[in-house]
Amino acid sequence: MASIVYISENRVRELLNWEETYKSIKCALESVSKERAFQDKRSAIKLGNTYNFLFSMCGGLSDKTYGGLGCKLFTYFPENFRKNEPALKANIFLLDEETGSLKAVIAAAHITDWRTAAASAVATKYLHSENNNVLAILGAGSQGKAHAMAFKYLFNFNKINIWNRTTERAKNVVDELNQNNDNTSANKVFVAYDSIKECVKDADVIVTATSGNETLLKLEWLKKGVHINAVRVNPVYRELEDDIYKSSDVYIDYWEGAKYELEGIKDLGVEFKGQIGDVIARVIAPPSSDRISVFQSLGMPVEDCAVARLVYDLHIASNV
Ligand SMILES: NC(=O)C1=CN([C@@H]2O[C@H](COP(=O)(O)OP(=O)(O)OC[C@H]3O[C@@H](n4cnc5c(N)ncnc54)[C@H](OP(=O)(O)O)[C@@H]3O)[C@@H](O)[C@H]2O)C=CC1
Ligand SMILES: O=C(O)C1=NCCCC1
Repeated sequence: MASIVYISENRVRELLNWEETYKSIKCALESVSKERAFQDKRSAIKLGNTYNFLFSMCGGLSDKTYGGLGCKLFTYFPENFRKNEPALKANIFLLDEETGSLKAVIAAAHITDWRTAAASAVATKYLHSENNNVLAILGAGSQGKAHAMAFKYLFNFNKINIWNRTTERAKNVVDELNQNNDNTSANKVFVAYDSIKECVKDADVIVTATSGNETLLKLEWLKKGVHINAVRVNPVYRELEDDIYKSSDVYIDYWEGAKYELEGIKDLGVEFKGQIGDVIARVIAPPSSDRISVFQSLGMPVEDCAVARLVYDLHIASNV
């Protein structure tokens, strides 16, 4: 029997690159439209009388290059900050597609950040192809930072505005990103804002990636034809005010998840246009350029399978 490989967060960081992550996530998103994705909604177990949760996301993606079979197990323990530990801890169990045997256990916090940012990038490419001059990101946590890096690499934005509840954190992230980008140029690409309204005023594309319970974004602040990637996942709280959903073309990643986790948006009377994969596969049309478009992201098991397969292949290829 082949030995089981363990791939740590540090090793995942060494291996992943945006080009391949983007391609693997495009493949995963498209697979739902081509009956090559086998998955269901995320399962969530509340751990007794606490705010702690255990989640699982299992599935299989059938594809020669990016296909994989596996399960992401993750915990969310909000009190972990008292122990100086992250609230979210994740691992992917990657299985052999022929036999079901365990091939690898892969640490998956970094994979979760990168695959989510890559999914927003794919959605942006397919729903909003023009006028990508200014990007605004609300939230400078793990997701906000990963989105800033992904969109800088994969698009040609002249300016990337970042707002965060704690402004100091936005400034620190902006300084770090500008430093890594080009520390000689006088015009820095990344700019920190302390007002959401100012941050999004000129934005062609917006990412919302916070974990608070407040509504952040108002319809009256948005440019015509803006595209929004709404990353926060919560059955009750939303970062976009209801009028934005009601005035937009809203796309999702997969119906199985949306049916259970996006009921609140459906209750507003919003009909989802369809899955991003259906746009990629040309089964449905993208929005017209004067409409506001929203990608309401949930995160799919097959995204984790695709990136886990990529990490595994890169690890094996560079280990021989
Ligand atoms: N769609 C998907 O596939 C995925 C979605 N997610 C979602 O992404 C979101 C961000 O996750 P992640 O970046 O890992 O989390 P982090 O803990 O790294 O960052 C949390 C961010 O939320 C901000 N925040 C917290 N409370 C509030 C509030 N009341 N008002 C405004 N901002 C607030 C924090 O600001 P501050 O610095 O001030 O504390 C920080 O910017 C979560 O909602 C999570 O559910 C995560 C993974 C996958
Ligand atoms: O991995 C995912 O997908 C997650 N989605 C929402 C909350 C945290 C992780």
